[in-house]
Amino acid sequence: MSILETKNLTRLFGTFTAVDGLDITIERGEIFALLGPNGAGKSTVIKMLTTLLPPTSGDAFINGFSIKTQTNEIRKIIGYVPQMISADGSLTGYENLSLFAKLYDIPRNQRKERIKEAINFMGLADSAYKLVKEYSGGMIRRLEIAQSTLHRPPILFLDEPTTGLDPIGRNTVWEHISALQKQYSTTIVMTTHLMEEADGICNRVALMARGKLSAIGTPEGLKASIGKEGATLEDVFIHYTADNLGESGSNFRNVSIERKTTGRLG
Ligand SMILES: Nc1ncnc2c1ncn2[C@@H]1O[C@H](COP(=O)(O)OP(=O)(O)OP(=O)(O)O)[C@@H](O)[C@H]1O
Repeated sequence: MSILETKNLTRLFGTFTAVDGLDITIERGEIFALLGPNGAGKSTVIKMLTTLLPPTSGDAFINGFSIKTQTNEIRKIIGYVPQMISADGSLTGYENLSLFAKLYDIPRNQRKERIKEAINFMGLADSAYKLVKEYSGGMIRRLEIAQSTLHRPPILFLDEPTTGLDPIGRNTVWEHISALQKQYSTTIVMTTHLMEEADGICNRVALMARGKLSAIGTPEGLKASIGKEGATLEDVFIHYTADNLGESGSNFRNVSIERKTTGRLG
């Protein structure tokens, strides 16, 4: 069953079209990534889905709520980790979480328990009472994920969650994102530049180029779709996002549909 559906989602800045008629559906419990070159429109999509930016036209529905007309309902059921650091370095991890527990209106008698669970779940028990400015980049990201999931949202948006992290930091963030999906069935929607990340943890990915969807499917399905032996997701990225979109976006490929059809046809 789908948790998120965009319908002709479009955003203009002046006369420039940053997101152009996006139609995607995300299933409950999926880890889904938006991929694409710089300026493809990924962050603009995330900003619209998290109600920070209104669409120029079209709409999107999360749990059936419209991002245009039901922003308050949407804000209660989503978590969002932006690209920019959102934790306060001059506070401890615990204090940051405490602040978010209040912001999310978690009942006072449940706050301590909820914060403790989040700290343990994100592997931050040893550093909960240290100032965040002493944290590594990976620890800060895990704290931010803990902050934005304290209210147990069914869907979490992450904009470039591992940019700037070293390989160890990246790995622990990936592990914790996967654990969130497994333990709480949280749907994860993220943007990333790292093909390795998308390939390793995503159930499906969408490739965007110049504001348009150019392909969508499982990493395996997309690799199989480009007709190159031993193709990597990097090859897929180049294939679908290199300067090959026709005016009508005619290269758009829905690989999952295509592959299902192929399966039926034997
Ligand atoms: N507030 C804004 N005003 C004008 N143009 C904008 C604004 N925000 C984004 N854009 C433009 O819209 C396009 C899409 O930007 P967006 O940040 O969504 O891309 P992106 O795919 O997330 O890129 P990156 O990977 O570099 O973060 C870019 O050309 C960008 O310059």
